Amino acid sequence: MRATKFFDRQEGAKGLAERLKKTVALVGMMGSGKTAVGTALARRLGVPFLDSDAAIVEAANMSIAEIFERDGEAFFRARESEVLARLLEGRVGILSTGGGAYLSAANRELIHRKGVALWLKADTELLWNRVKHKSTRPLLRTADPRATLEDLVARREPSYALAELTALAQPEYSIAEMVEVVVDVLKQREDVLASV
Ligand SMILES: Nc1ncnc2c1ncn2[C@@H]1O[C@H](COP(=O)(O)OP(=O)(O)O)[C@@H](O)[C@H]1O
Ligand SMILES: O=C(O)C1=C[C@@H](OP(=O)(O)O)[C@@H](O)[C@H](O)C1
Ligand SMILES: [Mg+2]
Repeated sequence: MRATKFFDRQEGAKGLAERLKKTVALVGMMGSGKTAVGTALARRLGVPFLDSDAAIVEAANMSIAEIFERDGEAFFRARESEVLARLLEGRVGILSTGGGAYLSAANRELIHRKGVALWLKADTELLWNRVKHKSTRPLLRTADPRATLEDLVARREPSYALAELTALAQPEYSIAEMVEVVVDVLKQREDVLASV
């Protein structure tokens, strides 16, 4: 028993010695865990964490909802593209995008040129359970937000499916477990996550 535990720790220690070679952009629907899993993943790999929404909020000194309300979605999308370009120029890290970012062909092209996209795929039920109590997502401020979410999932999935990598989110996975799922996916690509 003890020997097994010791062995497990050794494997864990080895896991820390992985080196991220390309920025990984997390893409997918609101509530899929891009921000939460991305934060923990960056810490796990010892690399910077970037979030395009947070960068927009910081630059504008307004919340996402306020930006949508005052300046409209088109304005937000323009800022989002600028921020993505800027964040992809920096050090290699984990970049969590906003749920709409990967719908733009120009943004997809940029991400593919500078890094690699990983889709955090989750079904509508899971997404809904994660976002239903939050008022921070202006696109869901409709008469029937659940139907809106379903509609967005249906329309967006073909774009998310263009990501080179996919990790499946399951309701029973904690954030830490989801990080390990993502690490396993990244390890399949030596040019993205190398064991050193
Ligand atoms: N694997 C998970 N287990 C438990 N809660 C999660 C998990 N992933 C995300 N969450 C929670 O779900 C909510 C939405 O996640 P978030 O990271 O903001 O998603 P996104 O950035 O993709 O919109 C947050 O409250 C977050 O803490
Ligand atoms: O799906 C979308 O179009 C959006 C998702 C949000 O980010 P998260 O996916 O991190 O919630 C945020 O960028 C904005 O509310 C628009
Ligand atoms: Mg987010």
